[in-house]
Amino acid sequence: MTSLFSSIGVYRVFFHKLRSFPGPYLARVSKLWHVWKCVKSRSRNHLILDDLYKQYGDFVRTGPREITVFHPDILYAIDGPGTKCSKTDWYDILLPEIAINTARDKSEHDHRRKIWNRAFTTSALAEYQHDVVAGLAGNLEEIIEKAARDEEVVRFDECAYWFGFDVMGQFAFTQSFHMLKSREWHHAVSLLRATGQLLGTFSPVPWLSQVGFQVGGNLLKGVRDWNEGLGWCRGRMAERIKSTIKKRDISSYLIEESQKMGSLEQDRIWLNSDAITMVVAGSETTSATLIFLFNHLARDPIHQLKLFNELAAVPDISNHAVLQNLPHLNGVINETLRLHPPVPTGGNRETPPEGITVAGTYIPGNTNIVAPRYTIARLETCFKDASSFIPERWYNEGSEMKGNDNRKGFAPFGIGRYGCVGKQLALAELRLVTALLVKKYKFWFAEGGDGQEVFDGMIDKFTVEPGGELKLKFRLRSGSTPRPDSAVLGSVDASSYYE
Ligand code: HEM
Repeated sequence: MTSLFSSIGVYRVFFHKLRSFPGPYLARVSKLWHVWKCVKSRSRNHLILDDLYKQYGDFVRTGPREITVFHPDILYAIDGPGTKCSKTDWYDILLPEIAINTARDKSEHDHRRKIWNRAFTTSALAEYQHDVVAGLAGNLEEIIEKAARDEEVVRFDECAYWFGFDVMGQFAFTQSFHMLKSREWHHAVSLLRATGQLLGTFSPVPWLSQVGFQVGGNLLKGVRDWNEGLGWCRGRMAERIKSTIKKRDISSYLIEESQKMGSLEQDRIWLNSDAITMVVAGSETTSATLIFLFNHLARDPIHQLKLFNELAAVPDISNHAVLQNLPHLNGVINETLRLHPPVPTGGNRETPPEGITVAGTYIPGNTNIVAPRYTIARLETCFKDASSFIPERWYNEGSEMKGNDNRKGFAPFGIGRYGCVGKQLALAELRLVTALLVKKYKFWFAEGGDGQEVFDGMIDKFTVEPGGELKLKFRLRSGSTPRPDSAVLGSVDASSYYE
């Protein structure tokens, strides 16, 4: 046994086709070093990889057959038009569950995607989007309104998660989790979120997670939670199949297709797993973005003012077509997604047998590629003053900020056949909540907070989880006329925005 492992080690270090790529020595031998790093850093894989970039440059060998690429061209190379790359075995992590987002077989994936796309056409979204998002944003606002009136602190991080999950419950099954109303975590949501942390830690070695999920059974708490969470999602899908409600939701499109094809029973595994995807993929991502966004606005109140001035000219903020075209609102959202991509390092792809060439570097065939959005979107070669929050860089004001931009480094929703199907829905939620709250309230950090932990404590569990608690105080604005307010602005000189 010892000699077998030694031979494999010697081969991987000295003779492997990736031997010329720089990287940590242990990474050449096994991916277990990476799991250890994730455990030690408490799931901060985005920072582990960011450090490797600083140490080794654009192309780093991070596993026996894995290269992590930090060059902005990589995002299009692996997912752009004409790519021959495919999903890696990472996507088997939750087998036997198989959903649209984990399907590795291209034709199988494309077939499911076609059905999902029907639930996300502009007209389908219009049919159920307005009432759901606006209604739940209204519930969120009730919490803020009461806290503003009573001068209480708002745990904005919790509110953002309650909003994100309530929206997805409603979209997925026409069944909100009612967390905004009850102001309490729903049991199933807590279970699904807790298991996500396991994914973050064991992601670098997917087979280890599979062993955990298969063998761990009732022994590991994380696995027990996961199974219970899955059971809950399956239950909702089963109810939705039996339900006679006429209202449209995402499940209704998926179920309708299976019924039409007479394949409801065979498709159960897809429907059940897609149910989990709807709940988790659509909520954690959007909620985390809201938390980061409001954290930035509390730190930089000048952007609350700029947004308020922009929104003051909009009589009806529930008009999505108008919000879609507001430069600063969309600049703030883009800048938040750039600095804090909700999928910061995930989305691994395998090169085709003939390999690929990226920015002049040949990567051999059957190599796993990691393309960390977190680091790529913060490259100075892509964005001037890249680690600063500058929403103006996304429109022409202050065009000097745009000069050096390389937008290839910005793909928070992914691109190509596996790109996010919920992008427009997510953007609609982010626009509406931001517009609604900024137009009515000023907000700042509660006593003792500065929001730093929200950024620094962020963890990467495939989707992102902001750190710490975001405690904010809100105050109703006294009128709709834009004017400077020293209580909110502190030392920031905003006078130029009122000329
Ligand atoms: C700010 C919010 C969001 C961000 C940044 C985001 C980002 C992403 C990314 C990067 C991917 C590709 C993942 C991969 O390559 O494995 C993805 C896929 C996906 N997202 Fe989102 N997402 C967001 C919101 C949503 C919402 C609201 C939904 C609604 C259900 C959703 C559903 C999905 C699905 C189903 C996939 C898999 C698509 C496929 O494989 O065809 N996402 N998302």
